[in-house]
Amino acid sequence: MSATAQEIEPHQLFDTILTLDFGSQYTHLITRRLRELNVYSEMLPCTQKLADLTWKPAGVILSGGPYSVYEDGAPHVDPAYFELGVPILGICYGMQEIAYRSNATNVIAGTAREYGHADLQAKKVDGFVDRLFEGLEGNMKVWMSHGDKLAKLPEDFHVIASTQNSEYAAIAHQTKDIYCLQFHPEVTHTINGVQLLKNFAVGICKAQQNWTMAKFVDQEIARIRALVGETGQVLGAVSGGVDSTVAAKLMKEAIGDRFHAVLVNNGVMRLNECEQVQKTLTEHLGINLIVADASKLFLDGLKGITDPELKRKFIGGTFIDVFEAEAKKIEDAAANSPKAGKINFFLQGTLYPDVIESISFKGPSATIKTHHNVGGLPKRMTEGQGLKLIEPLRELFKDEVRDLGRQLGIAHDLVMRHPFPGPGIAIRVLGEVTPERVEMARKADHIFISMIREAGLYDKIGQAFAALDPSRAVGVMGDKRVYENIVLLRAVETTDFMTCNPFPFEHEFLVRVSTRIVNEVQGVCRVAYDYTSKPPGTIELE
Ligand SMILES: Nc1ncnc2c1ncn2[C@@H]1O[C@H](COP(=O)(O)OP(=O)(O)OP(=O)(O)O)[C@@H](O)[C@H]1O
Ligand SMILES: O=c1[nH]c(=O)c2[nH+]cn([C@@H]3O[C@H](COP(=O)(O)O)[C@@H](O)[C@H]3O)c2[nH]1
Ligand SMILES: NC(=O)CC[C@H](N)C(=O)O
Ligand SMILES: [Mg+2]
Repeated sequence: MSATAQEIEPHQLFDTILTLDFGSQYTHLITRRLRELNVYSEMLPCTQKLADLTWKPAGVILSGGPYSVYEDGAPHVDPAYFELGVPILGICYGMQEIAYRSNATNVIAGTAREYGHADLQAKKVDGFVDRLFEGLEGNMKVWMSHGDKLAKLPEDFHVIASTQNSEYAAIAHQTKDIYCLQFHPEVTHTINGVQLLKNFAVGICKAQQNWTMAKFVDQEIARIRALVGETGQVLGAVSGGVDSTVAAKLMKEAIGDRFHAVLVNNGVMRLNECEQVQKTLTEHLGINLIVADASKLFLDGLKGITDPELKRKFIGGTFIDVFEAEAKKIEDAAANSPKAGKINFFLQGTLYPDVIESISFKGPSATIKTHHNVGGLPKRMTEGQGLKLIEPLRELFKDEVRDLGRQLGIAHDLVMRHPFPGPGIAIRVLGEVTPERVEMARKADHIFISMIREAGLYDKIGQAFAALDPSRAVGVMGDKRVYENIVLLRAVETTDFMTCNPFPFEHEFLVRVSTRIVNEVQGVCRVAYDYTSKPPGTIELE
C-alpha cells in the first residue's frame, strides 16, 4: 500500500475510539453503538501494543471478557495506554483489569454470579467524575454478566453508581479520566446504555460526531484512486449480492472502466439470476459486467460430492480457476490498445464482521463452516498472480454497507437483497447435487420468495430460501401413489446473521406456499417449514 493511501485511513480522518477486545461476545456492539452515534470506532485485540499503533485514539475502551484477571494466562492490557493521556473506560473484565492493575487483591471471585437485569442508582460525587452519568441521575435498568467482582475500591477512585448486589457497579478516578462499569452499556438491555457511551465518547473524549456515509464515500474514493494509481486495472468478483454490488459501484465511481466485474455462472444460481444481475448492473449502475458461464464445469465437478465442506472447497477452488482464466482474457483482449496493461488489483467485499472474526481475541475458535474464514477465495489468486487486495468495505457492518449503497444511488430492492451464499443452491440441495435437483430447489425458491414479496414481508425477513431434502416421501396426487421429493422452507429474523429466529409466518401463508410448490414444481410432493433457531441450527442447512 502506498504512503498516500495509508495516510487517509478512517482512523486518521475521524476522531476514533479504540476498543480493545478481551474476548467478550459483545465487544463488536461497543463499536456499533459508537458508530450509531456518528463517532468512528475500531476494535483491536487486547494484545495490541500501543507502540505498534500508527494512530492516536481519542479514547480507549477495555471490553469484557470470559477470563478472570487473577488467573494464570489471563490477558492484560499494555500499560502504555495509561500514559497516553486519553480517557479510558473499562467494561466488566475491563473494569476488573483496571482495578487489578492498581492492586492484585482488588478483584476476587464473587459468591454469587450475576447475569441479567439490575437496578442501578447513580451517585453524585460533585466533581468531574459525574460527567459519565450526566443526564442519567435517576434509577437505571442495566444488564450484568459477571462472576468476579471488586473486593474493594481501588485507590483514588470514587463509587459513581451502585446496585443492590454490586456496590462498585461504576467507579471513576478522582483526578484522571479513567471510568469503569461492571455492567454492559453496549447491550440494548441496558436502557440508556447508549447515552453512557455518548457521555464517554463525546462528553469526555471530545470525539466529534462526524462519521457519516457521505464523508466515507468521498474519503474511500480518494483512497482507492491513490491506491490504484493512474493506470492500474482492477478485477472484481461480483455476485449481484449486496456487498459485491456496493463495492463494485464504489470502484466504478473511483476508476471508471479500469474496473472489470466478473460474474461466474456456477450453475447453482437462482432462477434467471445471471441475466437479471447483468441487466441491473449494466443498465442501472453503468458497470460493465462479464458473465463467465462455467455452469457445466461446476455441475460436472459436483457430481458425487455429498459432504457440505467438500462442496464448498470444490466450488471455491473452481471459482479461482475461472477468475484466473477471465483475468487473462481481459488482459489479452486489451493488448495493443490504449487500455493495455496488467490487472494488478483484486476487489473483495470483506465486511467488518469477517475482520472482527479473524482478529478477535478468543483463542482458537472452532470453524463451523469454512466461509467464516476471511480471504478463502482469492488466496491463490493474490499469491499466484501477485494481485493486491482492495477491500473498501472492510471497516463496515452490513447495515452500513446498505447505507453506503443508498448513498451511491443503488436502488432499494438491490440494497435490501437477502444474502445469498457463494456456493449457492449447491448447499441448499442437501446431499448430492444434480441438475434436476437444482432445478427443483430453484423453482421452489422462486415461488417462495415471490410470495414473500407479494405479501410485503421481504424486508421484514433477514434471509429466506427453499432447500431440497435428500430423502423422499410418499404422496397421493391425482389418485395416484407418488414417491417424490421434500422441499424445506427456511426464513429467519436476524440482524447480524450470527444468531437468528424462525420467521413467524401466518399458518395460512405457509399453506398457500406449500400448495403452489407441490402443484407447480414437478417431482415435489411435500413441503416442510424449518423452525430451528441459530444456535443450535445455522441459517443454511449445510
Ligand atoms: N457467482 C459469483 N460470481 C462472482 N463472484 C461471486 C459469485 N458468488 C460469490 N462471489 C464472490 O464471493 C464474495 C462473497 O460472497 P457473499 O455472498 O458473502 O457476498 P455478496 O454476494 O457480495 O453479498 P451478499 O452477502 O449480499 O450475498 C462476493 O462478494 C463475490 O466477490
Ligand atoms: O458466501 C458464503 N459462502 C458460504 O459458504 C456460506 N455459508 C453460509 N453463508 C451465509 O452466511 C450467513 C450465516 O450462515 P450460517 O448460519 O449457515 O453459517 C448466511 O447469510 C448464509 O447464507 C455463506 N456465504
Ligand atoms: N462479562 C465479563 O467481562 C466477565 C468478566 C469476568 N470473567 C467475570 O466473570 O466477572
Ligand atoms: Mg452472495
